[in-house]
Amino acid sequence: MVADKTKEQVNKQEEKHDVLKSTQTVIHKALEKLGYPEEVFELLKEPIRMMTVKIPVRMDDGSVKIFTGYRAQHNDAVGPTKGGIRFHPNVTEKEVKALSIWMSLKCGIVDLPYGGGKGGIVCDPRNMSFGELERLSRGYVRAISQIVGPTKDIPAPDVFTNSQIMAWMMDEYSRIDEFNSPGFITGKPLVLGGSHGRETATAKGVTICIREAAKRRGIELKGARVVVQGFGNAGSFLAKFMHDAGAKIIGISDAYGALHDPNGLDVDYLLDRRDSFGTVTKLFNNTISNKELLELDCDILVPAAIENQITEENAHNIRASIVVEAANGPTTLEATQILTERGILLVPDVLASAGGVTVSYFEWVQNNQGYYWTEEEVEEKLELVMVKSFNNIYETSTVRKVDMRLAAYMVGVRKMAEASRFRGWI
Ligand SMILES: NC(=O)C1=CN([C@@H]2O[C@H](COP(=O)(O)OP(=O)(O)OC[C@H]3O[C@@H](n4cnc5c(N)ncnc54)[C@H](O)[C@@H]3O)[C@@H](O)[C@H]2O)C=CC1
Ligand SMILES: O=C(O)CCC(=O)C(=O)O
Repeated sequence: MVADKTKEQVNKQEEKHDVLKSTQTVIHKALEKLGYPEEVFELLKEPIRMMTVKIPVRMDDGSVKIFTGYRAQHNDAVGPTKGGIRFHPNVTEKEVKALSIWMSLKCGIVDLPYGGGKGGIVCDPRNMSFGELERLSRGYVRAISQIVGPTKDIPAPDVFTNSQIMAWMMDEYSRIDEFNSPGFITGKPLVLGGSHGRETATAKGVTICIREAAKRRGIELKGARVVVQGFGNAGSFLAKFMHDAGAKIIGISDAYGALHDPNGLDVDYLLDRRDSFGTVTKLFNNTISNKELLELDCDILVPAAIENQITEENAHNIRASIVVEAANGPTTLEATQILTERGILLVPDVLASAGGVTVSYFEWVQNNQGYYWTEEEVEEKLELVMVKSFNNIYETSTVRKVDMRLAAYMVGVRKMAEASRFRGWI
């Protein structure tokens, strides 16, 4: 009996942590609020295309390991699909589908001529050699080459992938295409057609959202206490930008633990010592857990790691006034409701983390025109896009009396729904 109940509870929790189901719930609500008929939801609730591939890779010890990879293309009514590739042991088909839907919403919110896509490979790159990672990256591109390309679906970096992996993938695609194809992928090194500002773009976008949210709440950034979960591409640069803005970074974390100092951590030192997977806490003895980190007394909390970190279990204990989601899907729907009821301003992932895809779009535009912009030009354009998008969603949230997540979905879903309608799909 007890065992049965435990199983039931586990199932319930799994359901609440089902990111695909959660995003479908909010999309449904958004479409309803906008007055779209049910068939629009039927079209948008799942990707239009989902490819699962098996990638054989010769490992350094001579054995062959077969990896599983995915590429989801959510909706290409607006334009080619776009979104990152994740290398992580917990990648699942459902997660990749949800991530592709979030990409569609982001592209709608910042008004890019794209739909959403996303890829993932089940692997742990932290335990793989450089050679094994290169063979895996090239094998993945060969496996998905028929459905991707500069005018079909344009990948980019995500968790545990970086500019080196983008470079290998671009090189492999260029060989298949028999053409130099920089526009096949974004997040490349500068010398291969990368854009100034792409490496820091996600964090810059989050920083702009924090600044705008803080204004609405009357919080001064100078001296504000900030906690950041995750110290990779998004989290580490965000910590640096907030530190440079005069905020006090009192907590950071990685997959192995967290660091806390109420007087402020030495962000430059941590940046200097983190490895390419965003790991830094292993160098310290006096760590706390990720769970403890999220519940620290602070003004601004930024989850910048993985999904389902703020749940109904810890939402009541969050002590920040503002939560800005740099990660995709870090807060469950139950937790969103709890935080909103508690008066905490939650800036959702599909808005806050859209700086990355925005500068990826700039990179693709530069690749297509063969003319490259300065860092200042990129930053200026990103600033305009992020401020406009933040204001639009904050206003929608106020006028329609909905939380910012639902407001963001309402703004994000509209363009692809309209494009699908004009194409005669619905
Ligand atoms: N890189 C980009 O341009 C964008 C990233 N994002 C999102 O931001 C989040 C972080 O991505 P990146 O910084 O690019 O990845 P990354 O690979 O550079 O860093 C990931 C960080 O999360 C930590 N982490 C991994 N598993 C964890 C766990 N179980 N508990 C706590 N921490 C854990 C890692 O140790 C590392 O510090 C992801 O949700 C990603 O989808 C969103 C938009 C764009
Ligand atoms: O830069 C891109 O194209 C996609 C970034 C991404 O994967 C994301 O925003 O989650």
